[in-house]
Amino acid sequence: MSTTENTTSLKSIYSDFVAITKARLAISVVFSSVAGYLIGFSETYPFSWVTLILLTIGGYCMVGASNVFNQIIEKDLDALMDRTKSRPLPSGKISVRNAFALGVALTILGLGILYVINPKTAMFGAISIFLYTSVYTPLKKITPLSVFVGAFPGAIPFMLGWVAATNNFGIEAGTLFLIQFFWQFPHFWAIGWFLYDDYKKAGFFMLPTGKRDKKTALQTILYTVWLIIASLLPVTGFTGQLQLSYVSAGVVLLLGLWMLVYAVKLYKDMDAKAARKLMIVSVSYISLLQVIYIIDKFIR
Ligand code: HEM
Ligand SMILES: CC(C)=CCC/C(C)=C/CC/C(C)=C/COP(=O)(O)OP(=O)(O)O
Repeated sequence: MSTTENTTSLKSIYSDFVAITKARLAISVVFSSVAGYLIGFSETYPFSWVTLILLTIGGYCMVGASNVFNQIIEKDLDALMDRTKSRPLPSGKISVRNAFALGVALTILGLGILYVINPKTAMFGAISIFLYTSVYTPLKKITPLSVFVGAFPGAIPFMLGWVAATNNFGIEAGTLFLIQFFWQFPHFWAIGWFLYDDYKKAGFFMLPTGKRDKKTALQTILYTVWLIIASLLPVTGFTGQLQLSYVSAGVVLLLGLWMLVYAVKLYKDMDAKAARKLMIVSVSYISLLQVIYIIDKFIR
């Protein structure tokens, strides 16, 4: 094989790996674990670069493995939707056999790495991959309640960072879980709204009422309100070691109101443009919230 051919095949292995592990989503999930870790370490549980690196690599392996198994299960359905039809499995770039081997390898590696941090971190990683691949993914075809189930593995990564730092699952980890949990409903229903026709091709009805109606938009608003409340809990002093200053709480509130404006706009406009905007704002919200929580911890 010539050098050019080698480079081309390395490039395509890389791009297939990016696609099959859903790298953009996986990186933002891993970012939430890193944030949880940075919020969690303290004098009692000192910072460790080794733990942080293990969490990043182990976390990516686990999320990547989840996404590989999800794409194996949904190979034929992904082929029906524009957004997913050129993924490596439906387009035939990777065989199911190779994908399965990759998924198993990433799971073993990920679990092993998380176990080195501490067994609790590995246990929550295992719960996440189980819920995502074996409960959420099959339920997607059956009921819109799948989103509720999917929100559990989706919410675990933020608190996983705290558990990695402290080896402790208490009110602090529970609060971080709650924030990311509520966040996913407006995040996903916005996506489910603007991708409605695409999802319909594969028989997925992921909006709470199954339709793009006022009730779905209202639920999106309500969950955004729950999200704002959960995000402000650490300022109350009731969440143990997890605390937030008044100034940061003010900034988080402003962010929440910014997202609420777009949720209300979806209710008023009821169109794909408003839904797309809400999705973008939702992703900005969770990333910025995590950055604010980290900064607040260091300047308090
Ligand atoms: C019930 C849980 C969730 C569902 C059903 C869901 C679904 C989706 C879907 C279908 C997309 C693709 C949208 C498109 O192609 O335009 C997406 C994008 C995205 N999601 Fe989620 N998601 C969930 C949870 C999460 C979590 C926990 C995070 C991170 C903490 C996250 C971060 C992102 C980001 C950053 C994007 C944009 C990047 C991309 O398109 O790959 N999501 N989500
Ligand atoms: C630590 C660990 C293992 C965490 C797992 C975290 C994880 C994979 C969260 C994703 C949450 C989720 C339901 C995404 C949507 O998938 P989808 O199947 O609806 O997306 P698709 O339509 O693009 O396939």
